[in-house]
Amino acid sequence: MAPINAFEVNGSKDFSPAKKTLPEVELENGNGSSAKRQKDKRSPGIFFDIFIDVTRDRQSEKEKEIEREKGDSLRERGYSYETLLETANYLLSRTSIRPQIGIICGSGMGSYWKEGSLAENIEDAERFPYEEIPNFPVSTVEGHHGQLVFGKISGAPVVAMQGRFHYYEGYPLWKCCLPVRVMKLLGVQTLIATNAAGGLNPEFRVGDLMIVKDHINMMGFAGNNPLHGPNDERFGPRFPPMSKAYDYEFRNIAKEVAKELKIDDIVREGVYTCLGGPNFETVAELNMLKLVGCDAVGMSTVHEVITARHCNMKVFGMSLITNECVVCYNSDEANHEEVLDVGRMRQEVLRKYLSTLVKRFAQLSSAEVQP
Ligand SMILES: O=P(O)(O)O[C@@H]1C[C@H](O)[C@@H](CO)O1
Ligand SMILES: Nc1nc2[nH]cnc2c(=O)[nH]1
Repeated sequence: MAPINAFEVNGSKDFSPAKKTLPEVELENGNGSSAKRQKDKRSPGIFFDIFIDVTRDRQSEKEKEIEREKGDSLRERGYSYETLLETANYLLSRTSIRPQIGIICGSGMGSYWKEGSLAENIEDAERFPYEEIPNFPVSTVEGHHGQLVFGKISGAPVVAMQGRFHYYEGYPLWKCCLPVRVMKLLGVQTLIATNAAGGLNPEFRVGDLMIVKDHINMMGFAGNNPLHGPNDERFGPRFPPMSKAYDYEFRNIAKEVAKELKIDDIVREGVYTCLGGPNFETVAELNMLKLVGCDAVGMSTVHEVITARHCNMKVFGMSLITNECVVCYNSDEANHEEVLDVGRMRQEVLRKYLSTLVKRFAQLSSAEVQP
């Protein structure tokens, strides 16, 4: 079948937007009276002046109200660029590490276990418990360490979040992502976001690692987005694109490294989606997610990636498939213990894989800044 050309849909090949003229519309002025109606009413003398004054007063009241709402919203959001700069400066004045790469450790990558995890193998580590960092939320998930770790992985300066903030903990999305903006202000250029996820793709097995190729922002469909509210251009634009969210070059490097480490049989690539949690999905929900093209489902990462791309960080995403999302009613139910167990079992592989990736990503970034 010949592809449909949008410009031929109406039988006309000459549908050029530049040539199109728009029908005339009567503009409302925001007070329920149109400019045309105002013109009709125009009559000389005092009544017209009073009408104009009242309109102007109403407009300036409205403007004031909008300003007030903006202020309230910023206060409610609890931070501004300056506030986060304060947080970043607090950290920078207490460590000599200038991180190039930021890592969010998901389940299995150091958020739960000390021994052998990536976060515990950071060289020259300097640790900052979240409760000591100004303006930082605290981690409420049982077993989460809740600290920022500065140091080096394979020689590259990094900062790792050992424990992330989830929406189901009660934090709004912008607050879950606050550390990503702090990372940006610390000088981080690349974000590695890792997570534990349920596998929807029938070819995936428990213990597989999925390079995230793309995501579906399910929570965004309901209007919940970390960028919701006033936009500060110092972080990024009002309408950021998301079609290249997961860096193509990083994904290729990850596939190459998987071959070098001979783990390519467990390394997959796919689309991740995040639901707010904390419950695992119903069978009908899992079926729907499969239908719309999701390969793995979790409770994090998507909003962090949106925040990172908004402030122009390069992103790499990785999911550990901790359970099979079996879409029938008589199969075993998902549970958090299984997620933790698989994370623990894959810890060593993940540590080796991610530390090699950090080294390669850092080399790539240094090569990019060479003249
Ligand atoms: O922090 P991540 O996304 O790795 O954690 C996943 C999602 C839930 O927090 C938890 C479910 O077991 O694992
Ligand atoms: N939403 C969701 N998150 C997970 N994290 C680990 N496994 C799962 C899962 O099956 N569903």
